[in-house]
Amino acid sequence: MTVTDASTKSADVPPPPPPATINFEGKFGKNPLADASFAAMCRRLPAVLGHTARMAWAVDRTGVVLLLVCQALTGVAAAVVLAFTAQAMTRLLGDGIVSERLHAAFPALVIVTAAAAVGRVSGALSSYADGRITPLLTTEADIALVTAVCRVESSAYGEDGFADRQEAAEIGVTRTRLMVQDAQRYLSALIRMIAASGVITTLHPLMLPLLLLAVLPAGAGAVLLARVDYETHYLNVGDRNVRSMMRWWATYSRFGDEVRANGMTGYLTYWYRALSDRIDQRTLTAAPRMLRITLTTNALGGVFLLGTWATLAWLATTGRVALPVAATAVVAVQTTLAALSQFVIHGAALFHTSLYLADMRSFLDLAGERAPQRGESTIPERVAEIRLDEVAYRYPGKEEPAVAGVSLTLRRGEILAIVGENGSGKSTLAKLITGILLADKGHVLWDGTDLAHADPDAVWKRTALVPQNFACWPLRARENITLGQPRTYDDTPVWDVVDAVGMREAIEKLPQGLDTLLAKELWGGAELSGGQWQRLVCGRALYRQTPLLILDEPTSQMDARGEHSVFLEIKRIAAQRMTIVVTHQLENTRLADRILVMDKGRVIEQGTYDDLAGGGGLFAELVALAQDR
Ligand SMILES: Nc1ncnc2c1ncn2[C@@H]1O[C@H](COP(=O)(O)OP(=O)(O)OP(=O)(O)O)[C@@H](O)[C@H]1O
Repeated sequence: MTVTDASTKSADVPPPPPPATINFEGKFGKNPLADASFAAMCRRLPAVLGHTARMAWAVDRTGVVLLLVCQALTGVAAAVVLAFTAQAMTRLLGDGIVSERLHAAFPALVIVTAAAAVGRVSGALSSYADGRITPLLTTEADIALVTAVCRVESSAYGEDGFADRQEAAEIGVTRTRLMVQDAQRYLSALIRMIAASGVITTLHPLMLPLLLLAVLPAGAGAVLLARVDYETHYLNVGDRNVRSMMRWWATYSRFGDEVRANGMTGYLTYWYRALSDRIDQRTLTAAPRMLRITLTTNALGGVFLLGTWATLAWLATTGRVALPVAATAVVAVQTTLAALSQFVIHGAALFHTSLYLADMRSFLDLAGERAPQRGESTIPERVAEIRLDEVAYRYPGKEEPAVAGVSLTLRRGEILAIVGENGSGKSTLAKLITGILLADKGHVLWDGTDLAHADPDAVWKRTALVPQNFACWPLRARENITLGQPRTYDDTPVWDVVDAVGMREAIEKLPQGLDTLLAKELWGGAELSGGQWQRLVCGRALYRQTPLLILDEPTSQMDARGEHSVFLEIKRIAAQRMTIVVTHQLENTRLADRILVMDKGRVIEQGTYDDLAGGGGLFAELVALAQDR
């Protein structure tokens, strides 16, 4: 293993730990190889072809019709070429003087030339059709995946194996690119094979079975190789997933300062290489197996082919087949052999691709199962009250609940502050109130409607959330405020919230004002400071004008002026909504009508700032700690 950081080369310093071994063992995973016997492969082909055909039909009907017509034409052209070549050969090698023989063969030769030209043109047109269909098909698969992931219940992200199965599905999406090509080649080989088989069988009934024997080992070899390749991929999914996440974190410019100033580059590149080595190792381990398969099947195919030629020679020398027919048979054997080989090789390729597509399908099915299935109840436009009744929630795989039985009532016009030490359950409670997470026990009721039975879109239409970890979208400044809202042509409400969070001057200074792309990584993009981003994110929530506003550590990066503007605005608009502020800045809780103090998932104190600060409890202790400098 190569260690690139000089500091880790010293004998006194222990080497950095290698990356943890990751296995793809998602609880809901189903290895498509489990039923990938040769018979299963054959049974699967029609379904895979059918599915691809349906998808392709949905995205580009003209392309599909063109492809099918061209495939049929190519097949017919191949059959005509073969049949008339045989006829021309028979005439050319028959009795009579050369000019007469040539004359007799001439019409057949013209037909061969014309059919070959038709074959070439239809071949080119079917490549064009493939070029039309494939990008659309890949995009459809990609969009289906992105949409499915965006729609799953938030809790699904934490389920065992979900991320790995998503990674496997991503690979399925990229393989969709090959699907039309594989299917097209397979179909064309099938048509050519049928045409060629007809011709060769008329020459001698023994020829076709012999040729089939000669190509079967190659087909079996291709299937076995596909299996080994897929098994290796399967073993590597977990590591690949972690590697691609790490790659993003290590190379994303936003984290570049942290990586450099903390001397992380050496370890990160060591780690990246170690993981890559492990992935390569698994691939290399498979190489000798693949070589053995190729050598064995090639040798077997060679022996059978030798048998075919020997049989042909025997048929010719014993007079069982006339000499001109035997000469034609040489051409026919070559053509049929090529068609048969293509048929089995492309059949195996289709099987190979279908393994990856099966991962994609099963992930989409899983994501469909994990999509919210809560009910149809809607939420009134002006929610007046949210009530929590003994609400509890435990994250998947955790022993302790993050929220362990919280009851409270929040009414319109009220500002509620939630405080507590790190990990006490504040953000989780906020997610339960908004229905991002559904309570394991107890109920969250919005004007009497239980969120467990409410249409989540109806709920989220009424919420605005400033999360602790917010996204800095690589979109224009305007869209960074209006994202999630219907588009309007009037910028006045946008400027209103820009003013409310004190960002007018900063936005006006941007090269294109509200139209400026906020992504310095992209050409023409500009960048905001951390606090300016946070102001914009608060502006985004204020712009929504919803009955529930939740701000989780909304001002942690802001200067005093920004913080002052935001809290002033929160107070100004509080009468028309319910407001929840999660914060560690205890001074900011003075604006709240009520403060909840959380500890280990429970509410242990509640009251106004003055009640709690003088109450001698946890809040008072935290206030004292904040002042002890
Ligand atoms: N996505 C998650 N998956 C698993 N456990 C989680 C997840 N998010 C939070 N937790 C756990 O739930 C508990 C409560 O976390 P939560 O984020 O609600 O605390 P918090 O009070 O908001 O903390 P902080 O003040 O640090 O923001 C913690 O023990 C945390 O480890």
